[in-house]
Amino acid sequence: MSKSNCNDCACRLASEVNQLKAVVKAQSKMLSKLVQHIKDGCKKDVEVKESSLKGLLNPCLKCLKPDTLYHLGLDTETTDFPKVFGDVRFVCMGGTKGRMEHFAYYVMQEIGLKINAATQLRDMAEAGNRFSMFKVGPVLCVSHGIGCPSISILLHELIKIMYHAKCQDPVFIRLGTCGGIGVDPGTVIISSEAVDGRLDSFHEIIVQGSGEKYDSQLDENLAFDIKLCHDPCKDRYEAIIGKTLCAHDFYEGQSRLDGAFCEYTPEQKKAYLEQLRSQDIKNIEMESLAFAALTGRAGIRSAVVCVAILNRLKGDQIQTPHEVLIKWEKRPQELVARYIRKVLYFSDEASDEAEEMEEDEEGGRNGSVKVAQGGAGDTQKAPEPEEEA
Ligand SMILES: O=P(O)(O)O[C@H]1O[C@H](CO)[C@@H](O)[C@H]1O
Ligand SMILES: O=c1cc[nH]c(=O)[nH]1
Repeated sequence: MSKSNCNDCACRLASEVNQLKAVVKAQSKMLSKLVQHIKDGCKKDVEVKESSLKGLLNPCLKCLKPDTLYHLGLDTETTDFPKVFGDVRFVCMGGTKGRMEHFAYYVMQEIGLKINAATQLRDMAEAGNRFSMFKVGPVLCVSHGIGCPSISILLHELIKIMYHAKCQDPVFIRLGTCGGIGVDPGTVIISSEAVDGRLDSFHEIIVQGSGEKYDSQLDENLAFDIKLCHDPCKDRYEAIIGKTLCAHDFYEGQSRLDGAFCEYTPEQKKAYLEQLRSQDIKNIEMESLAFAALTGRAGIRSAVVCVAILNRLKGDQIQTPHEVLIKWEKRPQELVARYIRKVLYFSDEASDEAEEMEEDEEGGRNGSVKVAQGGAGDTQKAPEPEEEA
């Protein structure tokens, strides 16, 4: 074994030992709390009266009885929102159902939750036939489709879930893919803010004929905390914080030359992308503006974590093999799962969170679990964590 391999091994081992120590410490803290709880005669927690959302929400929400969340196929009459969603602390979103279902199983393993081998996670938004939503303890994993209009409809309904369920201090995170600007493919970019195609940092929507602009800054501390979950010793890719351009189209809106229409020259394309680079834009994707603006209006801390699947200064077409894309797509998931794990187990509030999760496992709020239709043969197995090649 070469010396550098040996150092790598030692470094990895030391970090794993430290992690294990912290888990054991958190678990024994949790156990003593549970014992105390039993001794105290399982006193009921003080009932939470309202969600902690600080934003200026629609005052009419409290009058909607029931409130129907059409695109999620849910309503406040047939679903007890506080009971089902009251423990949600993290809302993770990404373009596709496959990615978010994979993330649900992955995060379940990373935060130490288990479901019976004959069960699988249920898509809680199946009835809406638009988005997919899986719940794993305090983590909600939701697909958002493509573009600001799609994610914005979903965000309205998710924020209403937080409100009706009386959720406390939820954090929203988008896990996506993007085109990098002067960065190596495979790099993870955590957005500091979202800007539009004119490089303005607001999301504009037309309301009753006039343009309303909403700030599109993202939470600086959250971005930094997620970046801290990147381990330069172990992870064989870079993670950076930078500005993100949010386009309303994949082709002309991102200055590509390979769309069905193209009325600019390759030189003009190059000049635009170089201008983006000179303005410190690190990547282009299609949802961050609406995501930042709507979460901001609700007073929700939020982050956008995307992996670059190409460097736009070098081309337009995505020709990377599928297996490589799948591997890259997991990078934002790894960082975010580590962040969630850290908040749940290693923060000051960790033992309280862990205690709640323990109770939920018994009380049935642990996840969107359903029994597999055809027994063990149909069971969807949680994916094994993958080692980077
Ligand atoms: O990988 P996701 O999260 O779907 O996001 C990116 O990919 C889509 C375009 O292919 C856009 O939605 C863009 O934002
Ligand atoms: O170039 C890209 C790649 C992914 N998503 C985008 O929006 N653009």
